Amino acid sequence: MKLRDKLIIDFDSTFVDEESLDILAQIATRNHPEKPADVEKIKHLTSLGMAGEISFEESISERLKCLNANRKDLEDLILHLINSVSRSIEENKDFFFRHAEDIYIVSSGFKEFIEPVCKNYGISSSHVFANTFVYDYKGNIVGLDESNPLSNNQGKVKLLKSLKFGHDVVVIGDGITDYEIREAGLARKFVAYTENVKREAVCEKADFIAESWNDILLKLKLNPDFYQKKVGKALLLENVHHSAKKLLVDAGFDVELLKTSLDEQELCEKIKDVQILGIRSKTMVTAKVLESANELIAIGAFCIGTNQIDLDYCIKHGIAVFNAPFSNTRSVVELALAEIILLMRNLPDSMRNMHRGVWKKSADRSHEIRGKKLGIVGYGNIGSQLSILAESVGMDVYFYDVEEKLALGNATKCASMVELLRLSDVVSLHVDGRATNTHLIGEDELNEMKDGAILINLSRGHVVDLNALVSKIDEGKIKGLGVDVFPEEPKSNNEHFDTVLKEKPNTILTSHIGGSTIEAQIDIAHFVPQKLKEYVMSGSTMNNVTLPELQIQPVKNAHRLIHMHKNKPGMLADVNQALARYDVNILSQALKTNEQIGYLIISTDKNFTEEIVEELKNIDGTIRLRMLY
Ligand SMILES: NC(=O)c1ccc[n+]([C@@H]2O[C@H](COP(=O)([O-])OP(=O)(O)OC[C@H]3O[C@@H](n4cnc5c(N)ncnc54)[C@H](O)[C@@H]3O)[C@@H](O)[C@H]2O)c1
Ligand SMILES: O=C(O)[C@H](O)COP(=O)(O)O
Repeated sequence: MKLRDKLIIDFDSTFVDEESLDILAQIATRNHPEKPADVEKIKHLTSLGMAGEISFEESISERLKCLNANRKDLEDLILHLINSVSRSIEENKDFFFRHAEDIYIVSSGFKEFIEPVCKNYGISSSHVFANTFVYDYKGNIVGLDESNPLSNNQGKVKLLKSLKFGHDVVVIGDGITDYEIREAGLARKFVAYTENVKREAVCEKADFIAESWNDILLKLKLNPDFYQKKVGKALLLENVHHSAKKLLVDAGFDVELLKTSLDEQELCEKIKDVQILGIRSKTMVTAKVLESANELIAIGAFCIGTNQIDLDYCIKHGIAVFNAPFSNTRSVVELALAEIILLMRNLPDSMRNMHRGVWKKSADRSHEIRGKKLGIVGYGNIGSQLSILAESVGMDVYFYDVEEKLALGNATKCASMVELLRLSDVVSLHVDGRATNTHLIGEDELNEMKDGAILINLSRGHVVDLNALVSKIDEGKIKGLGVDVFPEEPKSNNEHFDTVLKEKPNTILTSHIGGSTIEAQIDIAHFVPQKLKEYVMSGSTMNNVTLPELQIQPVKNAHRLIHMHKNKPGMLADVNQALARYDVNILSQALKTNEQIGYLIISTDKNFTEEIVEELKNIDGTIRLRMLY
């Protein structure tokens, strides 16, 4: 598992996303306001030094003079930095653990804070080369150890010469002092790392520019187990945001992105050799589709709802399903709030009139929302956020949920849905799409609502009986309607759409766009591929909805395999006996079960041969085996 090159990585603005001394100055100022650091001057000196506009020695000595920090401030700094590791490095934590023996941190920063941060990534203190502070008798930082080569100009060059690593070295950093190593002929490549800061003067010198750690893995082919063989095919449907494709391509997938959904037959054909399927709310992933999916290991729902997927089938066959439970919730809440205001003012009709040239200035059927009763059915991630926002604009909020929920703000919990329907001026539906919620709102429920009430459904189309609703609108019982989701929705934007709600008064119809904002889609496009990638690479099932949730720490120099089995007595013993027969030593093992499945991750010191894999597969109750590395 050795890498071809030793990787020399800079710390500030590369391994972590900020400059540590800038942060230390802010912390010191907060802790000792009577002696503030000149934070702006320190930041300026940092930039000048990094870009090579002043010498390193000048930059560091001037910064230390204005720092006014104490040894005690370092504790706060370390805590801050632990949470500031560059996002893509954090995402590839497993890589760092696995290749720690070839990774070195070479920094003009300080060991006192670099070592504790890097330790969390498997990098031992013997692989961290950095300066150390000098303190006075009160613990104040007054300088740095000048005998350390890194305290001098060309310090990194001097250090690398003394390490005698040879030429198989790649230097990765954001500053000119990192490039100096390559310039001195002590590295085969210099990579300008721009995830956190892009310095043009540095980029000009680089062999290549890496926007993230994934770029490095890909361009240097650094992860032979993963990147040199294609991981497999990913099929993304329904026009998920294009950045999802980039993330999966960077992770080694061969990605096909389609703008539309596919029907059952089309999907059965397309899915045959696909390992990762990405969908949104429209694609029905039925048992028939899944039966055709010979290689499928995971499905990413690039949305909240997973009711379009046959989850029972996925559980029985060990297919992981991930979704994005939070990313678009705010967007839906904003739309709900907007619709409440528009419908209370009868604005859909006023707007239609204006477009037809009808000027009708009147306060008829136009109300403020302040003081009106909002009834929220389903107090989950969306319902509860709407509760807070609606209350903050003066509404009186009531909610009903089948689960026990904490009432937020001043909201009032109702004991039944009928109670809520009877008292609400506006009813907003935010239940999940489980099958039993079909026609949750039908004729009886509509009859329970106040005369002239408003109904909003941004949840799922089958939740409301549209024929019953039409009658109640025609009778004048329902005086305002906002609907974003329909029992039948077109597969693509090219298809015609029809509904019985067309042309109804004071009605807002939208094309399932509650979660369709740029912000939400970008967030989803990052969240879901990350989960899929973690699952494929490390076996982590955190946040999935079908398999038991298990997060496992990376193990150095290990081989890893996942054994999914029926949750029945004796499975773990059978697996371990099989491994013992082949003299395999287990380095770590983690098992989590749900009602149906046991999910076991095994890390060993020995490679899993075909014979071992075959033996494990043949254990009675085995559902699926996946070899990670
Ligand atoms: N229009 C859109 O674009 C859009 C976007 C995102 C989510 N959604 C949909 O919005 C709905 C809510 O999403 P969420 O993230 O808040 O889900 P959630 O799972 O966090 O919350 C749903 C809540 O509904 C409750 N519930 C289920 N059935 C109920 C019933 N019969 N009566 C009362 N309470 C019931 C659950 O206990 C849960 O608390 C989902 O259907 C989701 O698919 C639509
Ligand atoms: O489940 C969801 O998140 C919403 O229904 C949005 O689905 P979409 O991604 O298909 O718009």
